[in-house]
Amino acid sequence: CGTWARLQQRQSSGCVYSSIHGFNQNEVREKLQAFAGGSVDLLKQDSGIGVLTINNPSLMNAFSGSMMVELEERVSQLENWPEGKGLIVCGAAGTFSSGSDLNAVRGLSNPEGGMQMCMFMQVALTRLLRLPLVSVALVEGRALGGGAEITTACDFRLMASGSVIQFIQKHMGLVPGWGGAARLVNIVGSQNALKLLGGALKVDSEFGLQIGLSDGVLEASQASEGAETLIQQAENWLGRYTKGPAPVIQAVKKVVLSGRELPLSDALRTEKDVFGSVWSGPANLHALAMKSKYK
Ligand SMILES: CC[C@@H](C(=O)O)C(=O)SCCNC(=O)CCNC(=O)[C@H](O)C(C)(C)COP(=O)(O)OP(=O)(O)OC[C@H]1O[C@@H](n2cnc3c(N)ncnc32)[C@H](O)[C@@H]1OP(=O)(O)O
Repeated sequence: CGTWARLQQRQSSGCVYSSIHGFNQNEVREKLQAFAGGSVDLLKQDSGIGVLTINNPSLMNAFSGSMMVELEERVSQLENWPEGKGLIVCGAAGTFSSGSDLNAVRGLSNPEGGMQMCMFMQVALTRLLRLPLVSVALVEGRALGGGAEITTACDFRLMASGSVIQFIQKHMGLVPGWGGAARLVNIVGSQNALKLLGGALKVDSEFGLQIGLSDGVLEASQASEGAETLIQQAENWLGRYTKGPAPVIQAVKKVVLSGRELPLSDALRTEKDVFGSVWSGPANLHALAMKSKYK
C-alpha cells in the first residue's frame, strides 16, 4: 500500500525527528542504557493478542533508561507480527506506571538531555500508537506523569475500579514531553486537556468515562477460583474488536489511523490501497460464499 507504506517508513525512520533536529537515536539509546533497571516484557499469544508489561515493581513501574530502550525494541517486534490483532499494555504487580524513573531524570537534568529523552520516547510511543493492532491500556493502581502519557499512546483505555490517571507534570514544574499532551487533546478535546494538565487533576474511573479518557471500567475481583483476572477481562473487552482474521483487523486499524493522521486526499488513497489488500482475500471470499445476512 503506497501511502501506508510511506507512513510506516516515516515512523520507523523516526518520523518527527532526524539529525536536523539534533536527534541521533543510537546515541540516545546508548545514554539511556546507562540508567538500568526493570524490564518491558512482551508476550505474543496464539490468539493474536499481545501483552506488553511495564515491569519495575520496586519503583512502582517507573521507567528506567534501559526500559525506554526495551519499549522501543518491543514495538519493533510488534511491528513485525503478521498474526497480531490486539495489544494490552499493563503494569506489573497491581499498578500501571509512576512515569520516568526519577533517578534517571536527575541524571539527565540539563535541557539537552531531557529533550533527547523526550524525542526518543515520542518516537517510540508514536510507533506504538501506529501499530496495525487494536491497543488498550489496562490501568490498575496509578498511571502518573509519563505513565499517564503512555496510556494515551493506546487506542483505548480501561480503568480498574480504584485506579487513577494523573498528569502530575505541572506539580514537577514540567509539561508532558512524551507526546502525551498532543495525544490527550485528540482524546478528550482541548478544554478537558487544559483542565487535566493545568489542574494536574486525578482522573478516577468514573471521571475518566465522563470525559472520554476511559473506555470502560473493570472490577478488580478477589482472587478466587474461576474469577476473571483484569487481563482476562481486558482480553474479553478487546475481543469484540479483534474477532476475525488478522489481515482484516489490521486493515481496519490502518484505515482509521490514516483517517486520523493524513490529509483527506492521502487518507482516501490509503483507504483505497488497504481496501485492495483485503478485496477478494480469503475472508472476503468466505463471506461471499456464505451469503451472510446482517439482520
Ligand atoms: C520526565 C517527567 C515526567 C514525564 O515523563 O512526564 C515524569 O514521569 S517524572 C516522574 C513522575 N512521577 C513521580 O514523581 C512519582 C513520585 N512517586 C510517588 O508519587 C509515589 O511513590 C507513588 C507512585 C504515588 C506511590 O506511592 P506509595 O504507594 O506510597 O509507594 P512509595 O512512595 O513508597 O513508592 C515505592 C518506591 O518506589 C519509588 N518510586 C515511585 N515512583 C518512582 C519514580 N517515578 N521514580 C523513582 N522512584 C519511584 C519510591 O521512591 C519508593 O522507593 P523507596 O523510597 O526506595 O522505597
